[in-house]
Parts: sequence; structure tokens; C-alpha cells
Amino acid sequence: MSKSYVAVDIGASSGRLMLSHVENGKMQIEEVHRFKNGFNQKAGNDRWDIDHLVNEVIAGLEKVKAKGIDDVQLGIDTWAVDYVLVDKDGNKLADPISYRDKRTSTAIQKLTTDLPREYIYEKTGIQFQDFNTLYQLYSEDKDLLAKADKILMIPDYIGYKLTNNAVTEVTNASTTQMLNLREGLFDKDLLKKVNVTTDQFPKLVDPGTVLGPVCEQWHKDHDIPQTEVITVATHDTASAVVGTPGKGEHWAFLSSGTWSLLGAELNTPENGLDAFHENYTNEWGAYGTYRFLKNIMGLWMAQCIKRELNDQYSFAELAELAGQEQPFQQFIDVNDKRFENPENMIQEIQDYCRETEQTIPETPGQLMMAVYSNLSLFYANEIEKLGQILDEPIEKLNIVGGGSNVALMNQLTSTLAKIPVIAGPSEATAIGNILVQMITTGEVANLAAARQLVADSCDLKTYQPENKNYDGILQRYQAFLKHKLTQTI
Ligand SMILES: Nc1ncnc2c1ncn2[C@@H]1O[C@H](COP(=O)(O)OP(=O)(O)OP(=O)(O)O)[C@@H](O)[C@H]1O
Ligand SMILES: C[C@H](O)[C@H](O)[C@@H](O)C(=O)CO
Ligand SMILES: [Mg+2]
Repeated sequence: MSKSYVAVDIGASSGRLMLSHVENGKMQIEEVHRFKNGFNQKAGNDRWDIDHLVNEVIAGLEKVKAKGIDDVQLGIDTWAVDYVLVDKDGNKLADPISYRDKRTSTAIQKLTTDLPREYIYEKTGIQFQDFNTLYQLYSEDKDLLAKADKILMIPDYIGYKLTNNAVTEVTNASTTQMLNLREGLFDKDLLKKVNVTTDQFPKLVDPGTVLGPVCEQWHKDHDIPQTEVITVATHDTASAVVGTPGKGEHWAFLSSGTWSLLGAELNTPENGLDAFHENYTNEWGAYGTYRFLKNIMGLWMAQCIKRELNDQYSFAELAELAGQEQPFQQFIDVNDKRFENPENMIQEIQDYCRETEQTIPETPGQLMMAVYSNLSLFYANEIEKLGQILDEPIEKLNIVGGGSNVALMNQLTSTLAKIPVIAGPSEATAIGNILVQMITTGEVANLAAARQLVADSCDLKTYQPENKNYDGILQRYQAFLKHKLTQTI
């Protein structure tokens, strides 16, 4: 039997440990441990409970051992941009602040007064999001930052706590908007701008670098397997793209979870003016690729609605209720900043529809259909833009992540974008995490072979465009977005 591999995949809403091996030419994968994630107000900011996450990883490893598995490889991936400040003894100086915290709300404007956006984009090719690490460090407590011996991205911090070895993995480092595309290193001008020295970030490493064994100290108090940690594509979206079974050319990916990350895998970055004006990003991918993508608000909106309905419905039940409603009852610019972290998402959506003099969604089904149908419209619009910027038609869309379970949205997207949608695997992130480990151990030859293994192992569902009377709906939505944009300028 092949080696046993564990993927630690921690998203903004949930974390999981997935156990996998290859049998009869197929990936066998099972969820061994799942836990909630989320941020809470602490010491004046929205913060993650990073100790909880480390402890949940150990709890998951105990479950692996309890299954009689004594020896595993392990990779860690999480959401992007956030970091932990660590003192010279390796202790965290504070719980990490969430990227949704309001502290960076004016940081881009302030930082770019004497550093033009075009200059930063030409250097980094990274989108302007006020939560990028660059703006978080710009907004950081200066005394705390000066005390930091290391700045560790979230997955690198978890790897450090497990192994005592500190690195900075490049796919996640690229989301800081501080990596220089040409040099492949942290950009000295940008570090200086935020009072950070180059040695505060540990050495940059590529996905597939062996980090080392889980320290003996963890074995003293916990019955866990012998575990070798491999640094995978530690940005969860980078792992999701590795695990996306895209085939041939002209395919796009949509990593559909808390965020919807829609884009294409490139071999060279695209940081020209069209990409800059459309705020597309060139996050680094595994094996020398670039993830040319757009951040779309995503199912964060659904997560907030579910929570605000006191979790009385499962996501599957909410999707079923949505299916009983008609789509496109109102237009919503899902990327409007007001939806990034509102006090109450239901109220925010209803206020938006009232202010734009549209039908107000009231019931859970109407609210969810408003989210699903406007996300689908936004996806179709971005697929059109992606093809224009890359000057090549997007011929199919692979949707992965939890959102790939929403048949209604997969179908709407296929019909609106007029291309086939291949849905699944929903756990593409964990699968991509494991595939990088398998490529590192030589069990799988390369990225193409890895994606073939996914296609051979997972149930994928293809949606074809339906002949629906939606004529002109996408064009009306595009006009709505343009009109709204001109109003806000
Ligand atoms: N069976 C389902 N029916 C409808 N929606 C679902 C279903 N399963 C998952 N989802 C949607 O998928 C989302 C979670 O996706 P996913 O598990 O990829 O996110 P995550 O990994 O927890 O977070 P992140 O996106 O930060 O990585 C949920 O918020 C929900 O909206
Ligand atoms: C804040 C980032 O844009 C976010 O983490 C996104 O990249 C992601 O990884 C969502 O899972
Ligand atoms: Mg995820």
C-alpha cells in the first residue's frame, strides 16, 4: 500500500484533516477530523484563535494514530495574507488579526500617496485588497512589529509550532503583495515602506520542500504517528488549483468556498494595464505557475445568512429553499465592500435592494437565491473579462470547493457563461495538498499526472448551458454594475 498522507486544510470557516493513500490507481481520501474556524473580537481587533487551530491539528493526528497508522506525511494549507508575529524565543506576540478587521480600511490610500498603485502592481502583479499583508503590516502596532523576530504566515506558523522549523512558502508569500515578480524575492522598497527587515521573514521555499519531523515534545503528551511535515502549496487556493482536474487548454478554475477565486493557471504572469484596471492578481502557484485570478465575495455571504438564521438550516437545506425561488429578482454587486464584514448580512442585502429600488428578498430561500444568482452573474461577467484580458476564449470552467455542491449555481453559471461547468471535487484543496506531497515523495510524477489521478478518482459532474429565456440578463447586469460604478465614482 502507498504511504499515508494527511492534509491539514484550514479555511476561514472550517478546518479539516484528510487522510489519503493510493489504491488500485485511485486516491482514497477520508475526512478524519473537522473543526470550526472563525474570528472573534479580542484586544480590540477581530482575531483568529491560532492555538485552537494548532491543538485541533494534534487532535486530528491522534485520530489518525487511533486508526492504527503509525507513520504519515503531512502538509498544511490555510487562507492567505494573515500572519503571526513571533519573538526570539518562538512565542507568538499576539493572536493573529483577521484580514476582515477594519484596521486596514484606509491603508491603501495612505500607503499609495507616495507609492503609486501602478508602480506596486508592476513590481508585484498582485491585486489591491486592503487586507493584503502589505497593508496589515503598514497598520500594525509599531512597537509590536519591532519586537518581532519572525513574521510567519498562518500555515508557516502552524508548521513551525509542529517542527520548530520556520520557512516562508512562496504561494502564500505572494499574497502579501510584497514579492517582486522579477527577482522572486521580497521587494526591499516595499519592506522598507512598512518598517520590516528582510530577515524578519524566514527563507522563501517552494511547495514540496521537506520541513521536518513533528517534534518529540508533541509525542510526549499525545499519541500521534511519526509525522514528517512537507511544505505544500500552503495558500489554500494554490492547493485547490493543484487539485483542480483541469484538462488541456482554455479552462478556468473557480475555487468556491468562503471566497470565490475565479481565474486561470498561467506559466508567465499577466500584470499589464488591463489586468491592473480589472484588479486581477498573479498569485504564485505550484511548480512555477501563476494563479491569475479575481477575488469574488463568495459563499461568505451564505455563511453569514446561515449564522444569522441561527444555523436552523444546513447549507443543503438552504440551497433547496433557494431552488424553490426564481433567479434574478434583483441585481447585487456582490463585490461591494459593504458585504466584506457587515454587522448583519441579511440587513445589508435588504438595505442594498431598498436603496437601489429593487425587490427585497425576505425569506431564507429568497435571500439565498439572491446570493446564488448574483454570484453566478458575477462569475459569468468575470469569465468574459478573463477571456478578453488573456485574449483567448475560456472554453470550460472547473468549479471546486464546497460551492461545487450547489447544483443550482453550477447550472446558472454554465447557462449564463455559455460554457460547460465541471463540478468537483469539493475537497480539491485537501486533495491538492496531498498531491504536492505525493509528487515530493515520487509517488506521482508531476502536476499533469496528479490532475489525471484526481479525474480518475473523483466523481465529477458536468453541467451544459441550458436553453433558458435569460436573454440579455447578463448584459443588463453588466450595465447595472457600470451604472453603479459611475454613481460611486
Ligand atoms: N451540501 C452543500 N450544499 C450547499 N452549499 C454547500 C454544501 N457544502 C458546502 N457548501 C458551501 O460551501 C461553503 C464552504 O466551502 P469550503 O468547505 O470550500 O470552504 P472552507 O474551506 O471551509 O473555507 P475557505 O473557503 O476559507 O477555504 C459553505 O459556506 C457553503 O456555502
Ligand atoms: C484573503 C484571501 O484573499 C483569501 O484567503 C483567499 O485567497 C482564500 O484563500 C480563500 O480561501
Ligand atoms: Mg477551503
